[in-house]
Amino acid sequence: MPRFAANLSLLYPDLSFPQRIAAAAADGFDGVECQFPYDWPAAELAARATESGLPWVLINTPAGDWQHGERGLAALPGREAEFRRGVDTALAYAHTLGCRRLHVLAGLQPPGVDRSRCLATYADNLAWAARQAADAQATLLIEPLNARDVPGYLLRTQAEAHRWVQTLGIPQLKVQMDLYHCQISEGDLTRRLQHDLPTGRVGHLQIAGVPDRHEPDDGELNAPYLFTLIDTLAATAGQASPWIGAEYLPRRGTEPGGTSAGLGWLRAAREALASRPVL
Ligand SMILES: O=C(O)C(=O)[C@@H](O)CO
Ligand SMILES: [Mg+2]
Repeated sequence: MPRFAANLSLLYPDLSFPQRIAAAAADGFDGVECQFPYDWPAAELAARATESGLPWVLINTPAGDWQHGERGLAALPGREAEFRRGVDTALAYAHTLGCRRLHVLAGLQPPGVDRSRCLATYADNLAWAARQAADAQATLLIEPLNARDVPGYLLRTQAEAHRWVQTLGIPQLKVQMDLYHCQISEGDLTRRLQHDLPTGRVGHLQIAGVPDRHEPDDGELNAPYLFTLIDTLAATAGQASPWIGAEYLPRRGTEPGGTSAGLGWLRAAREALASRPVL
């Protein structure tokens, strides 16, 4: 059965970041993930998760100057030293948090720089970072992002991401398949999941409603159907229960209790999964 992680960078915006961990536990999530934990001491985040009984499932490596629009460093020529320092920082956090998945963002193609130069940098940096992750018994993830939200991002499709994983051939490098981005960029989610999940190259999944990135309970995605499909594909392939990160902007925004009030989709998912035939 899939396990659900609350993405604490987006959920529970009415609470302080460390308080969000206990809120996710109270709401029945199985784990927590976030984009950037680096404004808080790792030891505090680890202690809060232990108190709440939830594992840390995923963090991103530092992604450059986020406030000024940067979206990762892995494919940016000339930023290699900063990228590698960021990976070291992320690995230190991951060690303290007991977290085994690190998402590394590629970045936006800089004006005047050839795409081929960016991709050569990406190849070198990913290979280096995946080896560091392997030494730390962690998995490095790459995630295609849609062009509406992140114009100019250097990794766009699932097929491209899978090609990187196959080309670099490092078992600790995998794809983070965010169904929200995939639906916007490519659609055809059933066939993509049927094609990609059995390969074993998908190391993490995420979801949000499409088109507005709110709760996955209306709009284009049929979440209970997708969760059941994922569950069936993973079980058939003999894989461990996949993690699915709930990475969305709660419809009720910062209204107190707004995230919890929007979790009908999680209860519906558990019911749909519990009632599916055992394989
Ligand atoms: O935007 C997403 O989707 C993510 O998973 C982030 O971690 C990266 O922008
Ligand atoms: Mg995502």
